[in-house]
Amino acid sequence: MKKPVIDASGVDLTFQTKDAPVHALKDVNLQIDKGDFVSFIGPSGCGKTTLLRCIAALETPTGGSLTVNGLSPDEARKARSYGYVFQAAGLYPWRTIEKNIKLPLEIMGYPKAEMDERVKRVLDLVDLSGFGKKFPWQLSGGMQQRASIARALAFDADILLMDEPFGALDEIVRDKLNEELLKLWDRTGKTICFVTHSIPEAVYLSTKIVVMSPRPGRITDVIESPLPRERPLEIRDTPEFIEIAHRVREGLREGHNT
Ligand SMILES: Nc1ncnc2c1ncn2[C@@H]1O[C@H](COP(=O)(O)OP(=O)(O)OP(=O)(O)O)[C@@H](O)[C@H]1O
Repeated sequence: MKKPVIDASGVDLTFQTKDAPVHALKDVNLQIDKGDFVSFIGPSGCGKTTLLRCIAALETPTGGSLTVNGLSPDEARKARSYGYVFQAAGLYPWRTIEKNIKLPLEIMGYPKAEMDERVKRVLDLVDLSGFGKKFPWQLSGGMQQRASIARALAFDADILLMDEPFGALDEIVRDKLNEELLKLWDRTGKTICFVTHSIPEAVYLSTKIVVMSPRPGRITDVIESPLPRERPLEIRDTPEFIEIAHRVREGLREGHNT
């Protein structure tokens, strides 16, 4: 039997704050398989980012067990099992796009020739060939976000953790990036965990949609998408798509009522 890439069992997290403790995650059980595209959707403050940060070993659950590639999140971090894409592109304005992408590789001590080769490959993957010598501020918001995806891809981690990467972009740019991300996922076979507030985005992108309740964040529904891998944007007008979107909306509503 194949092992899940990410395996959460009874994950709980309570933040100790100066005021009252904040119960952010409650009894989270989830298995993510290799090559899955998983979206996490839920109301603001329900713990989506916290769950992603637990997977990335940026937070430590206070209960339950969590493994990434069969390792503890901390071991997985050291093994560079994932790349992380944040809400804001987070590129250094004084470094060119190329040099931004190289930064994690420099820290890891890659030889120059290999760094150059990798930068070229990932720029090509996100359709930014020819922009390596530009500075971030010379690029549009969507291009900057693509550059930040390229940076997360540069060291070939097989998991990509993405925290609302397109939330700040207008709808047209977001549609385009969604389409490109699906193609990239298809080409690379990566496992992607993607946080979003948008029902259409979650349904369009995912093989699995994880619906979460308001705080303390629990999983109220996991929807296995019946949509084909190949998804033109027009798929959003089909009855199948609308039905899944409806189920997500119902899940969000139920979460509010329990
Ligand atoms: N370091 C921390 N210390 C205390 N409380 C925290 C900390 N980090 C997050 N929280 C709280 O935990 C809860 C979950 O936060 P989280 O950022 O994971 O939610 P989210 O679902 O990602 O929200 P949004 O959609 O608004 O980004 C929130 O109530 C938040 O205030």
